Amino acid sequence: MNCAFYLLRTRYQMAATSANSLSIRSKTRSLPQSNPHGIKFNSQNHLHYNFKSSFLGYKITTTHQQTLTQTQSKTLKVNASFKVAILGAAGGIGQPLSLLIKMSPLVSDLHLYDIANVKGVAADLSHCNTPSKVQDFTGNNELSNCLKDIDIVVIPAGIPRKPGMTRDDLFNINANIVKSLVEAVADNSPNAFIHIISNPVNSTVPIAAEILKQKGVYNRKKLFGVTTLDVVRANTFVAQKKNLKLIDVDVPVIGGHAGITILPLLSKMKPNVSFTDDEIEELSVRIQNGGTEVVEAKAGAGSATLSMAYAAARFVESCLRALDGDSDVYECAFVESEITELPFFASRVKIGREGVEGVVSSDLEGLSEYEKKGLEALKGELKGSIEKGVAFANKEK
Ligand SMILES: NC(=O)C1=CN([C@@H]2O[C@H](COP(=O)(O)OP(=O)(O)OC[C@H]3O[C@@H](n4cnc5c(N)ncnc54)[C@H](O)[C@@H]3O)[C@@H](O)[C@H]2O)C=CC1
Ligand SMILES: O=C([O-])CC(=O)C(=O)O
Repeated sequence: MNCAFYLLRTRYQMAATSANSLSIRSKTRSLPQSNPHGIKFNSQNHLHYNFKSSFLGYKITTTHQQTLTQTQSKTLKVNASFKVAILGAAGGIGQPLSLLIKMSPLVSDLHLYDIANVKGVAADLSHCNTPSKVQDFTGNNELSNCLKDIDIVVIPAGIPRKPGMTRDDLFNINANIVKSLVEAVADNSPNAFIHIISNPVNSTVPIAAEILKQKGVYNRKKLFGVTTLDVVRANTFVAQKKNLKLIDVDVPVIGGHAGITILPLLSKMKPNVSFTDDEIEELSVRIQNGGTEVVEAKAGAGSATLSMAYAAARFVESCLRALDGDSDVYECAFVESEITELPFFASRVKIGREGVEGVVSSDLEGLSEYEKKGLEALKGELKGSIEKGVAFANKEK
């Protein structure tokens, strides 16, 4: 069942009219998002992808089986050839994220950068007997070496919220951190996929885009704001509420990554489930406030780290698979987009070797009345956050 789910191919009709006008229309009501791969070693210590399971998600029991047969898994020529850098690797997100990426069979080199405490994190991780070589880097002098020949740069550097704060309250500090790190990425790994986690994502992604433009290396297809945690939360909360098997649940979440800009599309989810108006309101508000729920529970000790690391690892793994030639990779992400009148918007995107190949524009068609109102309501705030980021990046040009 899970294998069939993974291997299921939905047919897409590319409606790209030009390189700058990317869009995908789904012939079906909803598209699958990527299933992360599981990893297995056989008795000869050969790595397998296990399409029935994954350390990042589905069917953990299968992952724990001691033996594998050819019928259960598909043996791949292991291609641990991609280089990943994590900037902010010693932080609350950075550490568990580094561990999850260390588990990927596709990664040959894992570069960990932080302004503090990264040496110990790297020494610790380097003892895990998975393929990638771990190296630590710290301070500005080592940042350029950290970024040389990197395929994917993940940026979770920056301060997290405390109770009572909005993500925008992090702007003053995190905008500068993201600016300086993206400048270094532009100088040293201009062709890398860039995954921005640092909040406020609705502003830090436009900042990154402007910095890359200033450096003459902006490629809209390779810059992503990581909104995977919104999808992870939506899938979890909806499955709990409706007593569904998690493996079957896939809720697209569009818009941005703060408060009402987070818009789950329950009308587009898989499987097709009906909700009362009260359920729609309750689930949507809980998904929008998921970050605040964790901030309050941590009571001053930070925001989501473990679930965020899980979500970011899923997004990295999806991009690695796309880089490795998998032509069926779909994830929600906050990207430059023409799907609405706003210059950036989170939606489902198809990811390939060169980055974003298209956005799933059909997700915005046939919305419920609740979703239509939500979409109109989020535009003002999202526009303001995008413009704030653009203005910041250009103020001292
Ligand atoms: N996109 C999303 O869905 C989510 C985003 N976040 C955001 O992720 C960011 C990080 O959160 P945590 O890991 O919990 O914070 P943290 O404070 O635990 O870790 C941040 C790390 O960044 C490092 N750092 C600071 N300035 C740096 C610089 N210039 N270069 C390299 N490293 C630097 C710090 O030394 C620290 O190790 C926050 O802005 C938070 O709001 C958090 C959860 C979800
Ligand atoms: O809420 C926060 O500050 C961290 C975050 O973005 C999330 O957990 O979604």
